[in-house]
Amino acid sequence: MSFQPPVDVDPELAALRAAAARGGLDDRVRLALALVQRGAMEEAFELHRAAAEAGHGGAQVECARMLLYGIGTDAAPHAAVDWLERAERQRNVVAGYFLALIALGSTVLPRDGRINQRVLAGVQAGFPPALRAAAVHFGRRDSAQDQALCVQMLQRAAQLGDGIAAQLLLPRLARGEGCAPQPAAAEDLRRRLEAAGALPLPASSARRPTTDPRHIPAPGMVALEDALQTPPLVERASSPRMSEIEGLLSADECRLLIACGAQLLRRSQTLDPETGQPAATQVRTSQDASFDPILEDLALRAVQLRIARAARMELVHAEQLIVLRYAPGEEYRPHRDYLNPASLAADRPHAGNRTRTICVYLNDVEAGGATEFPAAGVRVEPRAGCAVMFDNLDADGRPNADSLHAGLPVERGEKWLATLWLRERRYRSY
Ligand SMILES: O=C(O)CCC(=O)C(=O)O
Ligand SMILES: [Fe+2]
Repeated sequence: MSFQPPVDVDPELAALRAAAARGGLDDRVRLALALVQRGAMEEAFELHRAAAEAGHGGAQVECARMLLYGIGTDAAPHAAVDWLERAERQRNVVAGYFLALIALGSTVLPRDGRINQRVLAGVQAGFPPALRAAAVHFGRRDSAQDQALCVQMLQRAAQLGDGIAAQLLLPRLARGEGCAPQPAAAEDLRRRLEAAGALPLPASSARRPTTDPRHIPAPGMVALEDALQTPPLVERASSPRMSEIEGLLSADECRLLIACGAQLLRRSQTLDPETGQPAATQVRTSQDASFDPILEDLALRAVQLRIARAARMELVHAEQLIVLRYAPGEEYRPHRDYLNPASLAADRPHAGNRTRTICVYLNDVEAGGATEFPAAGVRVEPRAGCAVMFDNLDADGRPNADSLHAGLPVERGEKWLATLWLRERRYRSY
């Protein structure tokens, strides 16, 4: 973490304060953004709200984001939507993009055709997160036209400075996915990404996801709601009740989760059974990234909505998305995912316990790294884009000891995994 001077002796902030005192709305919004970076959220929110009320579109979007996630104020998703609609009426495409993101979850806004219009407006305006989401969306589909659109949109987003899009573009150029193989362009991009400190993504050869043919939209058509369709479950055991799902995520989606997760990795922890507090232990030797909802963009949200749906749950029941990386020798020793009373009391007890877990494998592991369920006598081998899900509680809602499971040590290569732990009741604000 970089050193940040205390807010009251920060000369840059003092200059921004002086400018805000004599300047206009833009100066006050700049000050609010600087305060957010310094963690002074309540003051930032008040400034944004005042500028939003005075009609500043950018402040209306920022105010909405803070209300959506409960930053510097209590979470109020409906109030967030009101601000975004106001900003959208002033033709603010970023506001439209957030409205699409919210509507896709259908908790605060209906999941209707306006989602696609709004995403398309973001694409046409060259808003990188909209381009990235549309690229990943097209990349799920078989037609040559959709595949080419995926590459074009990644290229545009990458040209506009979107580092994640550049990371997704690299394997497509190198392998000729959606375009002819372009070894020279791929090598140039690889060098630039390396210079920027981006990890090369592991090979993720997930096959095209399984989609019901009735739900494949016409080539070139944005149809995000269709992308929430999930492949069927294959039941593997009854105690714990567990299933596998083939072809849940596309190769781009696996790469997206890895690229976003790689920036946030830290040593994994487990919860101390006595205190409920997290600590590094030998039980879980991987690294992991926990995605604060404020980091979620449209592409990540669409992926999570589909993962939750595959688990037959609503995303509002999910704790933060976790992306894990296991290096050779790393493992998650036998454990159960349900929370003991101390851990539950420490984190939103009103949401109830972790009733279900879904894990999606993001790459093909060279050797090792299976998920093992000793009580059921089942072992699931990691395959990119496929998922395993299981119940942690029994039919009466009591912890089921048979839900014991382990991530076996990786022997060769690395293993990347995305996990959603799903509570009995609502956990997220929207
Ligand atoms: O790594 C695995 O296969 C299992 C991961 C797991 O148990 C979890 O994320 O709760
Ligand atoms: Fe687990």
